[in-house]
Amino acid sequence: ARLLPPCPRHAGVLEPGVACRLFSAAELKEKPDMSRFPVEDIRNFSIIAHVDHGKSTLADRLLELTGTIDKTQKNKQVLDKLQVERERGITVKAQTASLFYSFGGKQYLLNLIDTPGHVDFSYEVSRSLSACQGVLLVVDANEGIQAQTVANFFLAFEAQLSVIPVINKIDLKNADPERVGKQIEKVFDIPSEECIKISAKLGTNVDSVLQAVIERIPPPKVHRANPLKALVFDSTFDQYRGVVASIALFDGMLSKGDKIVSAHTKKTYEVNQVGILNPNEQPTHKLRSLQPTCNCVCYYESDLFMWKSGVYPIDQSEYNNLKSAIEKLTLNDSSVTVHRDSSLALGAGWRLGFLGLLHMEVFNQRLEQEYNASVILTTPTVPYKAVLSSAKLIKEYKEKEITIINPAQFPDKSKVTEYLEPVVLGTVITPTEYTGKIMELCQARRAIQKNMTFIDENRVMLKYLFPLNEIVVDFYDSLKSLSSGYASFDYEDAGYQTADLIKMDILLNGNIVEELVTVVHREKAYTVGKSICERLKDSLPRQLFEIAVQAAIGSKVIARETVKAYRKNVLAKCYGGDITRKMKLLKRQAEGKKKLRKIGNIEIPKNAFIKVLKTQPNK
Ligand SMILES: Nc1nc2c(ncn2[C@@H]2O[C@H](COP(=O)(O)OP(=O)(O)OP(=O)(O)O)[C@@H](O)[C@H]2O)c(=O)[nH]1
Repeated sequence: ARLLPPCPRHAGVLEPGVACRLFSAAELKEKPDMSRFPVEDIRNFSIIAHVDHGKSTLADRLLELTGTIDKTQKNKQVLDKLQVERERGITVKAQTASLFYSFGGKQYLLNLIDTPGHVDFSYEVSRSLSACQGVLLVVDANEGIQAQTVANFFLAFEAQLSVIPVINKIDLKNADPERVGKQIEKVFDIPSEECIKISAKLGTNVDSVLQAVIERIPPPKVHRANPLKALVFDSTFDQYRGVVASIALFDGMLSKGDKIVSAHTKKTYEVNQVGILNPNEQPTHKLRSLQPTCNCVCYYESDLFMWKSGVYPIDQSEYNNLKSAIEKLTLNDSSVTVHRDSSLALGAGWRLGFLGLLHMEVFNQRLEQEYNASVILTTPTVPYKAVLSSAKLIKEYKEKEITIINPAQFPDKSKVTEYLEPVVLGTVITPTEYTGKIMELCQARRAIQKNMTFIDENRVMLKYLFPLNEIVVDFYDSLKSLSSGYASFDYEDAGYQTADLIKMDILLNGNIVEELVTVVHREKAYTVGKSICERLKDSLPRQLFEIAVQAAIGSKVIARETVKAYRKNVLAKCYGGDITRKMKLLKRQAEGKKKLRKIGNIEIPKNAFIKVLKTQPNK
């Protein structure tokens, strides 16, 4: 497996041992000793695919077939454990499970990683792959190869992993596994005979997948006699046990009671208990170097383009609770970057980096659901850069080229030589009939066409260089709607290019709304400003007085909407004289007020901003 440098925030290489899962002494009795498994009987593999092509369903079947979970009707997406995953029906976190499987008179240990399909979570995919020797590339027999199929295949290919193509959903009426097999041969150069055709839903032919894992994926290369070497690849916060780390063990052996040192922090820890995920935690006596769970890599922040968004407590008295919630949640999602920040209007808070809007929403939802923490989010911005010309600013920042992570600190044009914006290389795969419309959409997003290839007679793959800012908010939705859901999209970082940028303020009755300060391309300022004003107008509750909603560049107003006055009487429904009911209503209203943001004398509920951020168009 390809080893990337460990993340400075996540401890990195640990010697000579490493903390793992924690279990009670009673639980530990009669549990498997992992040393039973010779390295050659171990397989580490990951399931990768485009969104909804059936990774989690296949994982369920593999868990059932190996007796890891009971075969009942209830097993649906067993590895999607988070509430947000179940509500949204998508995988957000890569999950691991160890399966025991007998084949050809031998027992094998198969370590499986189910990964998310959405592009915002491709970070989880790359991390997972670095712990594997092979992948199951799942492709829907009806939809065929899609953009994330291509992106994920190349991640696996670059990591030199064995790729087993699996054509899923052959039970569908419109399934055409032969056509998909040919696409796989054409795009990935894998002979179509190597494709395994299955229905994960019905369980058809799933046992051949397990056999292929054993026959086509090599065992890991590890050295048990060497001193222990392991990497922390994930961690969670357990309120009874503290930090629980998941590790990939490369060399040596690990047992309860071992003293271990973090190569990063140089701190010593004692191993309380060790175990594997089967798929729930299962204690073991020892862990030997066999990469029992999954991977080992955290990216450095600079490796990825992050969307930065300000996160503030709704009430400053909640600051410490929110701080603790963010610390615990980022343990479990190390792709989120955290910097302290403060704002005159919003008080002390943080600037968090996300991999996209969905990622930001999911993080926000997890804060609420798992930690009961409610926050104010500011308009996310991509990491623009400015090359400074002002000697004073260069001295202040101690460098000539700065990254602007907070739009409020966007330096004025008079103080810079040029602004730069991040660009990405995007891949669109679509049925040919939508090509024209998609090209128009890409052009409207300031994209430059780089390539066009036919996957088969009625599917085309387009490559475009996009400014990141133009795609992350709603490009995907537009693409889906103009192709009736048939086009798919994925992208990778492609550096920076010069851009004509300006800062835009949004004002309510003349007061700047800090949450909505944003940096835009000059060409787009009017359309973006107008649309934010319209959306804000629609989501602001009416108040006792009229509200002017304006977008402005410096002192120049470029768009305006008006919210008419209105009086809301919470007691209106309380006819009669039930005083306790009235008191209750007034109390509830007072509590609700704590959740409101006051700008000037205007009270705004938190979800009004989220509505504006979510639907902020960029056309
Ligand atoms: N007909 C049919 N439907 C399937 C099959 N496999 C999966 N599905 C359905 O396809 C949908 C998506 O399946 P998932 O397993 O959640 O897909 P996924 O790739 O894990 O999705 P993400 O984790 O969100 O990327 C679900 O409604 C499944 O029931 C199959 O073999 N046949």
